[in-house]
Amino acid sequence: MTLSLSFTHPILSRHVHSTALSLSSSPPPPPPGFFFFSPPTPTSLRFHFLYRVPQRAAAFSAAQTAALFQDTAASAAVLAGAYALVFTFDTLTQKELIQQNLSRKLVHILSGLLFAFSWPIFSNSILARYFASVVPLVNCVRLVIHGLSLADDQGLIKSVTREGNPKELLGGPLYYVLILILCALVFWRESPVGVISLAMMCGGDGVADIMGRRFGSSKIPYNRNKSWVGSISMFVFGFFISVGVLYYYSVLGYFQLDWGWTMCRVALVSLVATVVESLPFTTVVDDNISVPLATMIAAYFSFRP
Ligand SMILES: Nc1ccn([C@@H]2O[C@H](COP(=O)(O)OP(=O)(O)OP(=O)(O)O)[C@@H](O)[C@H]2O)c(=O)n1
Ligand SMILES: C/C(=C\CO)CCC[C@H](C)CCC[C@H](C)CCCC(C)C
Repeated sequence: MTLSLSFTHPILSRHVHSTALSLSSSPPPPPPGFFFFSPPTPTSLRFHFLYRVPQRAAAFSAAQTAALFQDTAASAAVLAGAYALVFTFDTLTQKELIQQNLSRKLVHILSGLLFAFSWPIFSNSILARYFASVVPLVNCVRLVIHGLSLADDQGLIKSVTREGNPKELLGGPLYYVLILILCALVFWRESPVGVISLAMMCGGDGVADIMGRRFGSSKIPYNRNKSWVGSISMFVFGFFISVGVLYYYSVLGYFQLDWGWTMCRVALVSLVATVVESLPFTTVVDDNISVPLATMIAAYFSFRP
């Protein structure tokens, strides 16, 4: 006897037709058309219900225990990675192997993208996204503590601030980790919206800064602080990094995408994010808020089936 459980994501019911968690030996056939589904349930979670309640209860507790250990280990590993990343770029900056601005941008690019790439190591448990969100949450607390100068971590300050002022931690970097939490909790591995938003904020906006500072002599007419090179870089790298992340998740079985359809929509979303990033309101709303939020809205409506 097998039992198929299916549910629709409470927020993204449009995106997630249904995710059937098959507890049988073969997952149910996916629905037709554009859809995405959770990857096939790992064999460790596929078990046939016997007819005695005690075994069913034991099987669930074994699966839940395995998932708990997996998610705890994954959170610890990703958190260690976060500290290692900041330490690495602090060391490179201290040794003057890279400039502080470049260090900040590389941390900006790599942190969110590596965080998004780490999501598949978490379990299929419904608690997995919360375990993953612990990592940006810990970094959020870290940024607040050091941003308020309640403690001193010169490595953190030097690798993620422009001029080494601790108060800067309470701006762009704090908004950045809050967006990571939002994407993990609301979209997770069930919708392309979250990973595309991180690709645009981290990859697109990060590369725009690097390319714009270096080659951006021709400024945008309506915003003299931004350049055509920077904005074109934002569009191109935002597009390709988004496609790369979507390909990664489709290879792992999380998304089943019609690539022609998807490329068109990612290009549209990248254009929206690029236009928003170029607008002269960064003094009012930080790029780390406006770019991901604009991307979420554009991707949500573009990827509706
Ligand atoms: N479309 C863009 C984006 C950025 N830039 C260059 O990159 C710099 C910083 O870009 P910005 O988006 O303002 O990045 P911030 O995150 O605000 O800067 P920082 O990382 O220093 O906080 C700009 O002054 C500009 O020289 C550009 O030329 N064109
Ligand atoms: C400089 C930044 C933003 C300004 O535009 C980025 C700040 C990054 C945080 C200090 C560290 C965030 C770490 C991530 C939550 C997790 C990364 C895990 C990965 C495996 C390295």
